[in-house]
Amino acid sequence: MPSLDDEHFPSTPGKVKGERAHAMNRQFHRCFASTTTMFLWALFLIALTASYLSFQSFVDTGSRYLTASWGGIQWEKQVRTSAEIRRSGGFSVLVTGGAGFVGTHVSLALKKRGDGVVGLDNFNNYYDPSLKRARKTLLNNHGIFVVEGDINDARLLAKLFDVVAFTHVMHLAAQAGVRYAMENPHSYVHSNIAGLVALLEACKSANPQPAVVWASSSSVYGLNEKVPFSEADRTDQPASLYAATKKAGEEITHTYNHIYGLSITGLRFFTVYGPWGRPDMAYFSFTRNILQGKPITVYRGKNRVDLARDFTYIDDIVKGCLGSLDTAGKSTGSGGKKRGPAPYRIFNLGNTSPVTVPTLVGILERHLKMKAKKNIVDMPGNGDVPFTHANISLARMEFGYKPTTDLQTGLKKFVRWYLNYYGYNHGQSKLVN
Ligand SMILES: O=C(O)[C@H]1O[C@H](OP(=O)(O)OP(=O)(O)OC[C@H]2O[C@@H](n3ccc(=O)[nH]c3=O)[C@H](O)[C@@H]2O)[C@H](O)[C@@H](O)[C@H]1O
Repeated sequence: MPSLDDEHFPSTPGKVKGERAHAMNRQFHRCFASTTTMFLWALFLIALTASYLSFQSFVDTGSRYLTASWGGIQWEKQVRTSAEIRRSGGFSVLVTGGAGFVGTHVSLALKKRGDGVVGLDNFNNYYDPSLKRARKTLLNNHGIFVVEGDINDARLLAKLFDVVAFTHVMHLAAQAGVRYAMENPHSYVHSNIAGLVALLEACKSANPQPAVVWASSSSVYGLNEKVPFSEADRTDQPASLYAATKKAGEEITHTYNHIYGLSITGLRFFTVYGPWGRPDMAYFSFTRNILQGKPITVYRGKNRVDLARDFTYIDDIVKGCLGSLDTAGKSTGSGGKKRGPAPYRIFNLGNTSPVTVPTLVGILERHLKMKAKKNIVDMPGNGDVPFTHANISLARMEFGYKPTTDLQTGLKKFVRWYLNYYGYNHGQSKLVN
């Protein structure tokens, strides 16, 4: 049987040898030529990709400078002016989450007493950013400048500490909300873990180091059943990712206190409510739905037990924040080096009188003079805890914390603000003054 070779080559032996060699030569050249072509093509493609990537990075860098909302002489002047202290022994405070609910109130209170305040906020769209913009306008009207930027932006933080020697940082920027953590878990890691570390890195490197007061949460008590919740109680059983990131924050801040001598105060806020509040919270969304004639969902605990919260009015929280700043004690390090032990504190800031969710709805109905359409459903396994109740004796002892606003009074003030801001139909906001 002829082989494949025999079929392709003539049968004369001598000729065969020469022609075969020639043919192989041609084959080799063809092959070499095509390899070279492929090589050249590959080179061309690599060069094309590289130039595309560098063009992209040029565009990114360029657009960063074109669209950056911070930097420049004018910007630095605004930051400096806003941070100016106007009382003897006053502070200059960087308030992260400055256009947030608690951030706005704390900033106004600090400014009012003569402290310098600079806000920092990324104006994300977790809830209606127009409310944050309105708060910003309110702050601007009181001489407080809010920098637009993210706590994860190390360059921005370094710049801020470069421009102002902040004595304190009130760290309130966070991804809030207990149930939203099931929808968008990564946003909690981004803000409450990565963002916190970025901020602490900037604080530890600053010279002088500021004292840090930051927002932890009542949710760290998780499945703890011992009431009222005391700071020494178990906090190793979080019920939500939100709670877990806040608990992690307490551990992370401890390491910065231990290694770098940062003065740290963590505040466990208990369901804070009031004017300029967060639209994602129950009291706020219930108000909106009741006014619009829409149903509200009221969760109920195991064995049909009503859920309860130690709702705490914003003015009381503000007093707690200022008391914490006033008693924070100094950080001891400088330029990233610890010089001695610094205070590490944790306080509950609650109201000490829990109220059930149906009672909250009843109070809103009376203030709004409207009936709620209630859908009562069993609490889904979404990270909620059945009740919260703060023991506040530690904060009382340390800085005289004493909440004075009950839920009835606080919701009355909230409803008045809400109707003034949104009107009865939750329409356009009114002008801020
Ligand atoms: O103390 C905190 O550390 C946290 O407080 C707040 O969380 P919560 O105490 O869960 O407040 P909030 O959502 O107003 O729900 C209140 C009650 O209404 C119930 N609830 C809620 C929604 C609903 O549609 N129906 C309902 O019954 C609900 O089951 C609950 O029993 C902050 O949001 C959080 O960021 C964190 O700061």
